[in-house]
Amino acid sequence: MYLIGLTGGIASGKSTIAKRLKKRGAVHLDADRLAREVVEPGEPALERIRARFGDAVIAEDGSLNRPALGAIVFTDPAALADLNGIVHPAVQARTRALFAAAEAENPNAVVVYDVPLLVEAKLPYEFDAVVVAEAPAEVRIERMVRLRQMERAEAERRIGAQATDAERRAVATHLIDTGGTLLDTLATVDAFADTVPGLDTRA
Ligand SMILES: CC(C)(COP(=O)(O)OP(=O)(O)OC[C@H]1O[C@@H](n2cnc3c(N)ncnc32)[C@H](O)[C@@H]1O)[C@@H](O)C(=O)NCCC(=O)NCCS
Ligand SMILES: Nc1ncnc2c1ncn2[C@@H]1O[C@H](COP(=O)(O)OP(=O)(O)OP(=O)(O)O)[C@@H](O)[C@H]1O
Repeated sequence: MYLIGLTGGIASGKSTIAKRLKKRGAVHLDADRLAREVVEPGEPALERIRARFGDAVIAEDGSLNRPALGAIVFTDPAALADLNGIVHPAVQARTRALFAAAEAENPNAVVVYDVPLLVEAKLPYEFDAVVVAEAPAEVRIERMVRLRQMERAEAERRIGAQATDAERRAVATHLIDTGGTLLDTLATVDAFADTVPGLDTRA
């Protein structure tokens, strides 16, 4: 298996890059999605969250009340550490199982693991490459406002809460400039994909 870690700030183009690599034959895994799956009703992590944070973070239908939990953990570092201590091990267990399944199906599989918090969460994986999507904050804010109808102040707040470009660059083996046109980004991804053993040749 060839493991590619993919990260970048919010609205930096991670999904766009992952989709292109998938088109070239990579298996795409999304950490955010796994983090949502491990707290679905019936999952042990959800019970542990209820035990730690109380019924106020559980919605009427038994699912996680994400805004209520966010209001607690994003203003209290100790609470966030507790939440991470519950959710991250569950995500890692699922991640390892999915890596193993991809490898069992094809020993030469290329897996792209999209992890927004790759820098913040200090992950225990050995990546063969770490791809960082990078676009100026102003460009990302403009995309969040225009494409996601987000308030400008909210977009700025979210960027401010994440790791900096410098911190992400420090872990990058490949930097993909996503500040230009979509075609520019895709061309850069294709050039990177050409260097990855096991991906399909360009269509
Ligand atoms: C607190 C929760 C329920 C809030 O959910 P909600 O849907 O409202 O927000 P969302 O998940 O989109 O996150 C909002 C923003 O906070 C940031 N963020 C989320 N989790 C974390 C974290 N553990 N540490 C730092 N920043 C975080 C994200 O970058 C994002 O920009 C949720 O973020 C959560 O369960 N976080 C802990 C698990 C985790 O680390 N998830 C990230 C993927 S591994
Ligand atoms: N040059 C470009 N490169 C990448 N995306 C671009 C570019 N120009 C415009 N976009 C648009 O910007 C948006 C980037 O969103 P995308 O979902 O790929 O980012 P993301 O990093 O996965 O976001 P999030 O962190 O919120 O999950 C998309 O709508 C994409 O079409």
